[in-house]
Amino acid sequence: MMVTTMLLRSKMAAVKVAAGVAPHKGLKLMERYFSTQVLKSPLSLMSLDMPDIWAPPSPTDYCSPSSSPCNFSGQETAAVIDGKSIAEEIRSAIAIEVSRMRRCIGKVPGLAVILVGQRRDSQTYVRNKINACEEVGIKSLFSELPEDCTEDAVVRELLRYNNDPSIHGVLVQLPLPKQSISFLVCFSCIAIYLQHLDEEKILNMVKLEKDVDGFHPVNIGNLAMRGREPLFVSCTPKGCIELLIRSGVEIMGKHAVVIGRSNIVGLPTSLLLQRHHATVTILHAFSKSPELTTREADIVVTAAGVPNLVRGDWLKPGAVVIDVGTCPIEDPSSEFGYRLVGDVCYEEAARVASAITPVPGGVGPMTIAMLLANTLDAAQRVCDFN
Ligand SMILES: NC(=O)C1=CN([C@@H]2O[C@H](COP(=O)(O)OP(=O)(O)OC[C@H]3O[C@@H](n4cnc5c(N)ncnc54)[C@H](OP(=O)(O)O)[C@@H]3O)[C@@H](O)[C@H]2O)C=CC1
Ligand SMILES: Nc1nc(=O)c2c([nH]1)NC[C@@H]1CN(c3ccc(C(=O)N[C@@H](CCC(=O)O)C(=O)O)cc3)C=[N+]21
Repeated sequence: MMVTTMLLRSKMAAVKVAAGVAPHKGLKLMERYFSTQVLKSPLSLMSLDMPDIWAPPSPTDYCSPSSSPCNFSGQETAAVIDGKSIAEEIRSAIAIEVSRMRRCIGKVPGLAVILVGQRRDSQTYVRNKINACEEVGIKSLFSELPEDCTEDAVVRELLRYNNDPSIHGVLVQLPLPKQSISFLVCFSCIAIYLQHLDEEKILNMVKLEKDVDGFHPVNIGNLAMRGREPLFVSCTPKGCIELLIRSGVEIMGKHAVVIGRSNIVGLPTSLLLQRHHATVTILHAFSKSPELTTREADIVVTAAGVPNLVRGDWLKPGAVVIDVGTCPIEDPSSEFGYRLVGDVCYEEAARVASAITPVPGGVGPMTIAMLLANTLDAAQRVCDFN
């Protein structure tokens, strides 16, 4: 396969993308982003400016991906937006800041992670987060609770970290187990009941100043409201915008389509893109003919969790594609028997788009880098250290 991809490594990556700008213009734009940044970050991250009850969709309502296999032939022309390298650069800058903090005030940022249950993917993500903390010198604490633990047990851990002054960021890994079975032995009866971990209640209890995931409703609400500043922006959306800006893609005035509207990715991504003055369309599982909308988009950010949803012919030539989707699919030829794929049929899209993120190695590493950045931010804010 002929591959003419280009790796975008540096902040001012010299790539001209159709939805974006020439590099010199990108430079000016970035200067403007630095100067008008609404949310402070010690690292000069550039991403910050910046009916509720749905019936489950029936299979016919779903906008399902085309069943024809991904077409591999042809030549890729898109620049590869190398999230792994960009995240590495950000982690190096964080490591320098952390050591400056230690030197100057004798303190380092601290992150606490609470994991309930034994989902393998969650365990991997949590391990990656803890390893990343270690790499940059951030202290990390980890609580692993069993699948059938009570809500009180989760809340207890959370409050402990909320009150620990050496911890500046607290997160509860999602998803929480849906239901667990408990036994109540009372006299000669054994009652079996299902208990539920209330995600809303638990996320509401994360101390606002330590909400490094940016999932607290007050942080999301402030992100949505003009003139308000959230203390933290969710890591994945922030990582997506950071990738766009560092790749020289202009957002202002562009038509951005976000596929997915979840609280943790789709919704905050659409809000953040609006903060950057894009015109934003949101697609979801009930959207009809999504390909007609994506074909109009300068920027497509997809977070549906549906492999091969976005085909080459869903894209306008020259569009920029950010693929958040991360799905494990069986692959006997790979080391662990599976591999990760995104929402985008990469080979097709790379022949139409001007720039594209790979999976793995695109948004995922940025999510973790943004978590470290938010934790550093939290610590510097609380220690009044700039
Ligand atoms: N790389 C990273 O750092 C991260 C990756 N992820 C990955 O991103 C993906 C999305 O995660 P998350 O937001 O938590 O997932 P959710 O399942 O919470 O949300 C998925 C969203 O996609 C929409 N959707 C589902 N199917 C379709 C479809 N066929 N067409 C259009 N929209 C569709 C849903 O619509 P509706 O609302 O109508 O149901 C929903 O809004 C997953 O693959 C996840 O693993 C997530 C977080 C971080
Ligand atoms: N409270 C909470 N915060 C989260 O940020 C959160 C969460 N819950 N639940 C699950 C999702 C998912 N998520 C990812 C993080 C990193 C990668 C990542 O690093 N991916 C690598 C591959 C990792 C691997 O090898 O498996 C990559 O794409 O290159 C992916 C997905 C964070 N999430």
